[in-house]
Amino acid sequence: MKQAAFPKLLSSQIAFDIAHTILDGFDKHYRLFRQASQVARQHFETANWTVAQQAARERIDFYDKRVLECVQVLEDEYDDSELSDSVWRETKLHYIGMLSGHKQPELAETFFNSVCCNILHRTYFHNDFIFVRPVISTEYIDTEELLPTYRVYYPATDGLRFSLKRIVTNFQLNCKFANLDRDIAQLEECLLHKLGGDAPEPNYQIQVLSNLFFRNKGAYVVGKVINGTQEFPFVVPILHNRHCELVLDAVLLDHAQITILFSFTRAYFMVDMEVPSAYVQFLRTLLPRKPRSEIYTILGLQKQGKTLFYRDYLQHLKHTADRFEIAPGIRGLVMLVFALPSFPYVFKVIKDFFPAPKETTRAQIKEKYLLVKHHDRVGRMADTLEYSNVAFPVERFSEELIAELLHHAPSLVEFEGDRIIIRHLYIERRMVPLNIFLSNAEAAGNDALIEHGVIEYGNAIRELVAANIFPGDMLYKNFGVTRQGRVVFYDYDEIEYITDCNFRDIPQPRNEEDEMSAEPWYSIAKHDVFPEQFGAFLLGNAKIKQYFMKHHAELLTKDFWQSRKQRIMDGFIEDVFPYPQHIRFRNQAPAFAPATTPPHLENLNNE
Ligand SMILES: Nc1ncnc2c1ncn2[C@@H]1O[C@H](COP(=O)(O)OP(=O)(O)OP(=O)(O)O)[C@@H](O)[C@H]1O
Repeated sequence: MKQAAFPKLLSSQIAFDIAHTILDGFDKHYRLFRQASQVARQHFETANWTVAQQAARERIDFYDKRVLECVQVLEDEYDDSELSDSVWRETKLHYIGMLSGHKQPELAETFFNSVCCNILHRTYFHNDFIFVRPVISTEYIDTEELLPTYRVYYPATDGLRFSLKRIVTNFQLNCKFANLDRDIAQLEECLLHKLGGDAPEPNYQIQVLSNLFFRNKGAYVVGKVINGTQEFPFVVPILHNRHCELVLDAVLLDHAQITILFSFTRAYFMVDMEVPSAYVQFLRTLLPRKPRSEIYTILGLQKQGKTLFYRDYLQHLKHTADRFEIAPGIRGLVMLVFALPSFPYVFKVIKDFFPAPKETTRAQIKEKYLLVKHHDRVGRMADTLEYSNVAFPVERFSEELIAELLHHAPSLVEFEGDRIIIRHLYIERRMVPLNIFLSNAEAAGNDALIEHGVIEYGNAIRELVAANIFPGDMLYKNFGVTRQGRVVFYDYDEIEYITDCNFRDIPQPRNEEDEMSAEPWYSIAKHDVFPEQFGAFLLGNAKIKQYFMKHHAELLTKDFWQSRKQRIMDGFIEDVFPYPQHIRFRNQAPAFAPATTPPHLENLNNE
């Protein structure tokens, strides 16, 4: 650090100034974060999808940028010798004082941790210096002078149809509805059906979060209906039709459908939230089984999600006794994957060296994982949490796992007393590897399950393609099956953009020698892909082949891949619905629906 330009200040003053600098850094971050969410609304109104996607991607990096800016300011302003342990202790105390009355205190605490962890050695990562435990409660934030987090409507007074119309018009979207009365009538019908003819009780009301949730081409109204002891959530997606007018596209009332909308395999929502903890609190009443960490993450507050996840993980460790083991399935060539049986996540470590045919580096693999973090995951790629220096109790690791770690990733492993520190890893939701799922289904003689797995597998590939992702390695072991039976891709080291790939037919042999050749006689460039060869790797099993050819035979043709690539290059952004087609209101065609929707795509999002 540079020499301080001014005479040495009192340590308490230094601590106060540091705390101030960090909080200023956080406030700037959150101001920009909110601005991005406000602009998302304009992108939606003007159907500016390419820019909207770009803005959503850029927002993911805001946090790290602000943390690094803040670290830089502190390094420039203070000399190491001024920053004693007591200064850091006092900094935390001053910071706590400054958070009284703050609207995002939990996020500000996390930001403090991020800045301090960049500056301090990890021996300082305990509650004296950083917020290992949260200090400020978010439960009683004074929201009186703020806009309310949610609005309440009373259908018993105004009539359900009128209330529903007001809910939608209150958002004041600067865009014309094609036929709002028609859509409201359909929405009313669905809600009345769900209410089941119960008479209105004195507490009959509809609560709706005050701001819309934006993602891809959709804006979502999120709320719940209360009548007596009955309470149920609902989400209404608003889309543009092909004339660039707005339509209410559906209403999601089913718990599973709403859970899927907020899934870990999707891009983060853009929502303008003054008090994010109040949004999380509301959403938890709709999704009681979703941990708070996942709700923060899906709202784009992924660092808060990461912090809460880590706290949950430490709690889990305290209350269990099982051991970390190598994850079931075929071992990876580039990743060492382990899991704790009682915990629904896997831990992935990049190996130090990779056998042939892998030609990659740790830096390239990290880049691919980062690409996925920033990309629209369209419900088909698992989100990952990236951590540095994670400490595990050694006694919870199996001997085999320790031996594998020391063999495959010695540069990332360090022992410190009774702890094993892993310098870098990814954490991801645990799924059943598709190869295991299919062989279990076959062993059980369950053809319906095999068919389901194959349909889902092909659909996952189609949706990845729609999002401009070529999975690279399409073997079943690289896909997992979620608890809802959806197939999701998780092996990112070979992914490429579809637009970077060159899809080719295998050339006709020129002569007999070509025909007999064991090796390809034609030249192959780095990004060349031969779809007709996929069958050789994927369709060795007769049952799988039968179902694959029934539902997805076109994936083996160059034309399929080439035509999708062309659409993307023409600037077409595909519609990928995070809810099933059958719940869509009648007469609603999306603005840019694929020209022909194959029938099996109808169920694409039926997670
Ligand atoms: N999210 C997950 N849930 C359950 N198991 C997983 C998960 N991710 C990975 N695995 C298991 O770990 C194995 C290796 O993981 P992964 O495919 O990410 O590694 P890799 O080294 O990139 O593989 P490859 O050698 O195909 O490149 C998988 O085949 C699977 O058995």
